Parts: sequence; structure tokens; C-alpha cells
Amino acid sequence: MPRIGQVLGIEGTAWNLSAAVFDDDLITLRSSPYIPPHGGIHPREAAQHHASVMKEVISDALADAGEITGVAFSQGPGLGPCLRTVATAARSLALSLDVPLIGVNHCVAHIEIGRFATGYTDPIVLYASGANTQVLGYLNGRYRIFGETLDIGIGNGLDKFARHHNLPHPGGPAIEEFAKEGSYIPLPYTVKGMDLAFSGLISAAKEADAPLPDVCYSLQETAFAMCVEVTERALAHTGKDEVILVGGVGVNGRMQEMLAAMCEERGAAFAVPERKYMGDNGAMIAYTGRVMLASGQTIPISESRVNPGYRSDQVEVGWRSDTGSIFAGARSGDLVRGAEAEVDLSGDDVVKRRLKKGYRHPHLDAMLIRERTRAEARIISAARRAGVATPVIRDLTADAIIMEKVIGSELKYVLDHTTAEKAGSAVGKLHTAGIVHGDLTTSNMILRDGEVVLIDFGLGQITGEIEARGVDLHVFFQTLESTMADAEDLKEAFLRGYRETFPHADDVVEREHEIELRGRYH
Ligand SMILES: C[C@@H](O)[C@H](NC(=O)OP(=O)(O)OC[C@H]1O[C@@H](n2cnc3c(N)ncnc32)[C@H](O)[C@@H]1O)C(=O)O
Ligand SMILES: Nc1ncnc2c1ncn2[C@@H]1O[C@H](COP(=O)(O)OP(=O)(O)OP(=O)(O)O)[C@@H](O)[C@H]1O
Ligand SMILES: [Fe+2]
Repeated sequence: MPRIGQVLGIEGTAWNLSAAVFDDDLITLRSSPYIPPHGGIHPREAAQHHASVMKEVISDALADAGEITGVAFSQGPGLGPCLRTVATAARSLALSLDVPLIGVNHCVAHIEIGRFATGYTDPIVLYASGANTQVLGYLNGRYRIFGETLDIGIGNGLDKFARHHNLPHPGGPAIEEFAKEGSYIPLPYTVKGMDLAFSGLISAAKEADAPLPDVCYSLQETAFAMCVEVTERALAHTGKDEVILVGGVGVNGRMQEMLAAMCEERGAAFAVPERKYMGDNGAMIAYTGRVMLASGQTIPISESRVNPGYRSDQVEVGWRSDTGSIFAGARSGDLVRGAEAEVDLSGDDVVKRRLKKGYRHPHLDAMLIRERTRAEARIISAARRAGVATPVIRDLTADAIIMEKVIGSELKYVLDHTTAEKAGSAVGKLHTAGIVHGDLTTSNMILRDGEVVLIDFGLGQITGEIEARGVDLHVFFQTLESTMADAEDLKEAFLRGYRETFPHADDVVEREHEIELRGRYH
């Protein structure tokens, strides 16, 4: 293999203008953060800051470097003016040094530096930053988004809360400090399948009538527990066994502690990169650029336009030759460990017991176990009465449901056009009856005698809202996109069944499109 040499990377999507040189390891890293004089980040002011320090930061980064063989830059996502300032500098450097230009997806760079720094090869990634909150995993040439925020990024939420209390920007570190002295008050907890939403939580935290340390503590406990829960869902669903945490919010000690506890309980490995690689930094761009250069993924100047809405799952990961493991942890034996519950299949009936989670606050833990167990039993029965195939409920305790055993295959193992259509008609019947499942994945559908039986209603709701039904479809489609090569065809098949049994299908499908766009970077 030819020597790839030293690659310069420039990052400047938002608050940090940062440049680094990477060889087999980091050579130099120089940064100049933009600190807004008041309020949040102003895109044009940040871009002016980047322009004013560009020369100095880059020449500092190059001072101890050798010959540069490529110039990499953050092509998106990020703030338009900031991205354009960085791209202009990168183009002119690549031209004057006469070396290839590499356009790096910022989110993928967070992941790649995370893999480099931890040595983990195929992890589930929790990417928690200002603008983004995503759970990702690799499959067949792409980083798939298993779940993400449906409104704002967790860091931006923390920053908004901090601003409301006149705390300095960025708000994360100040909130972490106050939280050390706080105790728990209940705040709204929102998980929708593997997706999240933070804006309701942030509004409630702003309005909370309690001492600031208590609100900071409880905001962290609630927001981080939501992130850890969806990470655990992705682990359980994919069967992967490594987790890494990346992004600026990931430096938070409590966030790290909670993820570590969850992974330990599940027997998964967990690691966090060194601090310098967590928040936005040039090293992650240089490193990822170098890996891309080695696999020939450079771009001509004419195709180097920035992309403020660039998504992690749009990148073709040409530098990884593996396929990524998925569903590797297929079940064996009679005791199944889902994301939330332990399911005992050894008897004639099934016992589903929700387990205490050591990572979350005992009050929050008890509340979630109690409410979800109760809701699940009630909604399974309601769905059955409405003619949807679900298990018969035999008994109920505070943390366990005893129900009929459904003998068949989880849909994820038998998914094709016919079974996808059957799933669609089951969900259509459910939605017609005013019931929303809340966690529609291909693990929560069992094919029995040619019929799709729905299970796992713990996040279910009885509601007439179009929005909740739209989220139901969105969660299901995300599962298809993140796990199946022919997701589009399967979606079509599902919708055929859905339209057949649900008269208002088109309104919900339209809403699902809107929801899909909402989560995207803007
Ligand atoms: C697209 C790009 O511009 C964007 N970058 C970004 O959000 O900056 P990043 O450095 O990854 O994260 C900054 C966020 O990280 C939070 N943060 C920093 N230290 C924190 C702490 N100790 N606890 C919680 N949050 C913290 C800040 O409050 C801020 O919201 C992104 O990656 O989404
Ligand atoms: N009534 C049932 N009959 C047969 N198998 C079942 C039944 N209930 C659950 N299972 C099996 O146990 C697995 C986990 O159950 P369930 O999804 O209810 O638990 P969970 O912890 O909520 O899972 P997750 O949140 O990861 O989806 C199911 O995927 C299924 O294979
Ligand atoms: Fe970032």
C-alpha cells in the first residue's frame, strides 16, 4: 500500500475553528473557540470569527507537520456561513499545495475518531452533541441511524435552559456543576421507540418551581436516561456488544457513568474517547479525511459545495470492508433479555418482567416500570378487543405480565413483501381502533400461522392524534432503513396493508414525511 502521509483537517461547523494534522497518530491539534458575547451562537458572527483566526490556526497546526498529502474539511452538517468559510480555506489550500481535497461528514467524523480512539470495531454509537442526538450502528457500507431526536439536539436544549437562567454559554458544564448539589424532581420523559424528544422536557425544566441545583440534577437524570434507554434498545435490537459515546455532551461525567452502568448490566463493552476528541475538533476531520484518502474518496473542487443538512446515513463508507454485525445475538434458550424486560418462555405462558435499571434514578425507574407494565397490559387487551392479534393476558403484577405464548418467528427473521404487508394491515387495524403501539420494530411482531401478532405495548397509547400514529410509522420505517437492504420496497408493501385496513392512512403517511424532515439538521 502506498504511504498515505499526513493529512490536514479543518473543522468549523459551529463554535470551534480547529485544525489538525494526522499521520498514523495525531501530530498537531490547534483550536480557537468562538464564544458568543451574549445569547447563543450567531451563524454569521461565528463565521467571521473563523475567518479572522483561520490563517493563524492553520499555520500553527502546520508548523510541526511534514509534507501534507491531503486537505480535509467538514462539508456538513452545520451552520451555512461557518461551513462556507471553512470550505473556501480548504479549497485554496488544496490548490496551492497541489493535493487532493476530502469532504468529510462531521457526524461520521465523530464516529470514526471514536472508533480510532477506543479501538472498538463495530460499536453502537451514542452521538450526543449540541445539534445532534443520534444512536447509530454500521451495516453494509453505511452508518445507520437507529434513533434520533425528533426536535432539538440535547446540547442545544441544555444551552437553552442555561440561557434562561443566565448561566454562561455553553450551558452543559455549568448544569453539570449545579447538578452535583441537586436532588430529584419529576420531569417529562419522552422516548418513542428508538427516537427521542427534548423540547417538552426543556420547557418543563425552565418552568420548574424548584431550586436550580435540583432542576439541573433532574434535567440531567431525565435527559440522559432517555439517551441511555434508546442506546440499550439499539443494542438489544441489533445484538451488537460494544458501545461508544461521542460528541460534546459526552464529556459529561454523569452521562458516562449511566452508559457504563447500562453496558455493564447487559454485558456489553463501553468506552469513551479522550476528551480532546469528544467535542468538535480538527483531529476528527483530519483522521477521517486520511482514512477516506486511503480509500480514494476525494472530491474535485467542483463538487466541494457545503451541505448544511448532510446526514450521517448519506455517506458511503467506502473505507470499511466489513458488513457490520446485525441480529448476531439471535435468541437461544428460554430466557430472553429485551431492552427493558426479561421474558421467560420456559412455561406454557410467558412471563414478562421489567427489570430495575441501575443507571437511572430509583424514582424515575420505579415510575417507568409501574406505568409501562400497567399500560402494556391495558393496551394489549384493548387491541385484542379491537380484533388485532395480540397475546391473551392471563395475569398482572406491579412489574410483570403473564400472557399467552405466541409460537412463531419474530418478523425480523422472516421479513418479505408478504409479511410486511401483513404487518401493515395489523398496524392499520390498530390505528383504526385508536391505539398507537409506540415501539413498532420488527422484533415486536411475531409471525404465527401466516398472521402478524403484535407484542410489547409498553410505550403504547390510546389516542386519536395523527401525530402519534405518524411517529409509529416513522419508528417502523427507521427499523427497515437501518436493517434491510430493500427498505423502500418493504415500506411500500407495508403501506399496501396499512391502507387496506385504515381509512385515514394517507393523512398519517403525509405526517410521517413531515416527522422525517423535522429531525434533520436545520
Ligand atoms: C454540527 C456540529 O456543529 C455540532 N457540534 C456541536 O454541537 O458541538 P459539540 O462540541 O459536539 O457539542 C457542544 C455541546 O456540548 C455541550 N457540553 C459541553 N460540555 C458539557 C458537559 N460537561 N455536560 C453536558 N453538555 C456539555 C455544550 O453545552 C454544547 O451544547 C454537532 O456535532 O452536532
Ligand atoms: N407473548 C409472547 N410470546 C412469544 N414470545 C414473546 C412474547 N412476548 C415476548 N416474546 C419474546 O421476547 C422478546 C422480548 O419481548 P418484549 O419485546 O416484550 O420485551 P422488551 O424488553 O420490551 O423488548 P424491547 O424493548 O427490546 O423490544 C420478543 O422479541 C419475543 O421474541
Ligand atoms: Fe460535533
